[in-house]
Amino acid sequence: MTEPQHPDETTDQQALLEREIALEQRHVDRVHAQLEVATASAKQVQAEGQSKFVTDRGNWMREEDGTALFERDAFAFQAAKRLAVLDAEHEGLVFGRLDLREEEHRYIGRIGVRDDDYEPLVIDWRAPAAEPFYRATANNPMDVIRRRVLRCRNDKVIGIEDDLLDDSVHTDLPVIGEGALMAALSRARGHQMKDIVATIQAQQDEAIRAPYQGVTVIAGGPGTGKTVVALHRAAYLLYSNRKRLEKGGVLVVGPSTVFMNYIERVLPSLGEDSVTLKSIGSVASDVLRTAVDRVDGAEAATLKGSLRMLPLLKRLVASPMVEYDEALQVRVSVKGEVLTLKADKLRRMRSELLATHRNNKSREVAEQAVVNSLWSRFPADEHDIDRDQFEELVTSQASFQMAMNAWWPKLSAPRVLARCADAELLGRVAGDLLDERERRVLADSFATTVGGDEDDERSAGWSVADIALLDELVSIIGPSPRSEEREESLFIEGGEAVQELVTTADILRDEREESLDDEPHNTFAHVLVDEAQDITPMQWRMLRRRGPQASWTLVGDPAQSSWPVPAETEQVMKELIGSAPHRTFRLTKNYRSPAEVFDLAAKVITPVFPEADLPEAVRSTGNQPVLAVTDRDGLMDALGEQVATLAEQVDGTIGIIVPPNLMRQVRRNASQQQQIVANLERCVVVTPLESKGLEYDGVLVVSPDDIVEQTPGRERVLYVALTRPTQRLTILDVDGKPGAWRRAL
Ligand SMILES: Nc1ncnc2c1ncn2[C@@H]1O[C@H](COP(=O)(O)OP(=O)(O)OP(=O)(O)O)[C@@H](O)[C@H]1O
Repeated sequence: MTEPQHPDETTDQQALLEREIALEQRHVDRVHAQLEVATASAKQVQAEGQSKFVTDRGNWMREEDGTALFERDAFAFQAAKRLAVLDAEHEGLVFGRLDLREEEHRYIGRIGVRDDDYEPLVIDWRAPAAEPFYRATANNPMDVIRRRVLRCRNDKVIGIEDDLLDDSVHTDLPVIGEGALMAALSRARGHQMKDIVATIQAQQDEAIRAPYQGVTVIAGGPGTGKTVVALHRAAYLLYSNRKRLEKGGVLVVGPSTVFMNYIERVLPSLGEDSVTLKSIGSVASDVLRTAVDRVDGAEAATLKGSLRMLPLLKRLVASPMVEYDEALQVRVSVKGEVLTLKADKLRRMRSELLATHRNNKSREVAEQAVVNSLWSRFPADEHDIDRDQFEELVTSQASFQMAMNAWWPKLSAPRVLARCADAELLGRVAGDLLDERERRVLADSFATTVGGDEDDERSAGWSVADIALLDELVSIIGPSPRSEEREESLFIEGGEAVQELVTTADILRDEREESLDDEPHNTFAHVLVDEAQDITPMQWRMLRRRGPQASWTLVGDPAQSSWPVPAETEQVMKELIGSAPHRTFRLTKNYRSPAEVFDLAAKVITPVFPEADLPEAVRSTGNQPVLAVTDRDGLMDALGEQVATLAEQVDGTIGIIVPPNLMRQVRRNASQQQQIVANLERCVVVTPLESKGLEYDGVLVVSPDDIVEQTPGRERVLYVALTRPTQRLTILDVDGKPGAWRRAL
């Protein structure tokens, strides 16, 4: 606890703070003035055209002056361009200052800016010269005496936090504040994630600046900064490998649209907008033209994510779309000879051909195989025609073309997958792959997905897990023509708007790839996967198609997995790494939840997942979590009461985490619940899966028993919900059954 201060002392400190703020403001003003000049000069360079410089260089100026000027202008131009990307509400271009030995000081910012003499006014946070800002510690000060964090709003300095790192050096540098990290962590949260560029910790910095090649794994428990670190890593990689990555593209994948909305401002606030952000349900929108967020029930999700689906899909493709009854046959008459290929033979031929060919790419090959087979049955020595004439006579017959259309139709992935609603067909093609119950779960799930016509509100539309299956099918059968796909996806979505974050990079890439009809996927040079522990084996296959040559950053925590077979996912990840160089960084400090909240969550996860990587909470608030109980009838009143209490206790956001079975009831009644309506701006109602990766100042977890029962990850998903608060946690137990989680407390 801090000692009460004498009034004079407080006034002195206030005066000191104001003096230091004024001093820093002068530098910030200088930077902004320089940027204005740079912007004007960059515009002029652009207007005059670089052609003058290139074609008439001799007349313009001496080579070395030219190079220096060109570099400076190019630098200024880049800075001005990236500045334009910075969010209007960004927290300041300049955010740090290092005071080093030998009276040297450096300013650190979101982008680098130089003065007219090419001297740095601000160093880009990603440049090697900025590294000590993040890495220096009292044990290893790296020549830094004082590290200062400037808090700015737009171009105004509004606060200062200092750390004295080397007290062995005599210095009269003033030291202000209690450290930037704690100040940042205790601020109220909004609905979007903010960058942490001013307070990145040494352990996190190592992960951010890790080499580009191969696979980088960022592991650690809840709230350790995995997501935010990974996003800063994307910005760092673009800085250090700009040519390669801007051209090849960077893809960031997260669990849901809600999550992508939550993180979407972080990269622009660092001056980067050339990254494509996609939720896992929209990764395949390049080939499927559809994006979804609906998740299946536990059993169906598990089945659809499993590698057992792979042979099933192949068999579905091999088994023809039209009922393969014995009436299907090729029957032609050539020179009076009647030649027939029966259904059985056609079925065998189709399977053999599909082992090496893709359906939509091989109609011609398939026809040739049939003609060959017929030719081998034709008594050629009795008739005076050659193979070419025979082919002509066969393929021009309407009966032949009709049979081919039935036997080898152009397939579309949605139509093939929709056939899974047919339990009888599943029995035929997957009798040895899935047991009866599994087949029923699958068929029921697809029956509601594609149940009837587009106006049928029972049709739920594709789920996130279906997307990976559709993508797999496109890869098995080959793409169908674009227009056909578009119609198809519109039909399946039933007119719902496609929700997806599309950046300029996305649009450009889309146009570029349109012509490559052989491999229709967008591909990227670097793929960053957040919540990687939840990526199912089928989804990994879908992701790998987007990065056949890519380097990867994988971010995850197995203890938060909602996938019931973590071993299967681990195996796929091992394959992904293969023999590529790889490195793992483990983040060990929890910057989100106070110790009181995290201790409770740790007690819930440890008995069921003893190997959980438990981080150490860096803060403690003294506020213990609250455990309230209600019966089902009183749920909405109890919920309203708890929200009202949380709203009084915390300044920022409130997350109400509700199990799927209670969601409809809560959503329907929320608008009549006065306490919720009064705090509408701050309240969000989400399912536990939707809360993945997000955080709220106050969290109300409703009915933990239902959360455990209704999600494939069981206690691991409850652990996710319990670790969302930055300040306060309330658990509202419905009916107060003594669930295992409760016994653990
Ligand atoms: N160095 C830091 N300075 C300030 N805030 C930080 C720092 N590191 C992390 N945070 C904050 O901690 C919170 C948790 O970060 P983040 O969401 O990235 O963690 P995570 O490991 O991905 O969590 P989870 O696995 O639970 O989703 C965020 O509010 C983030 O801004």
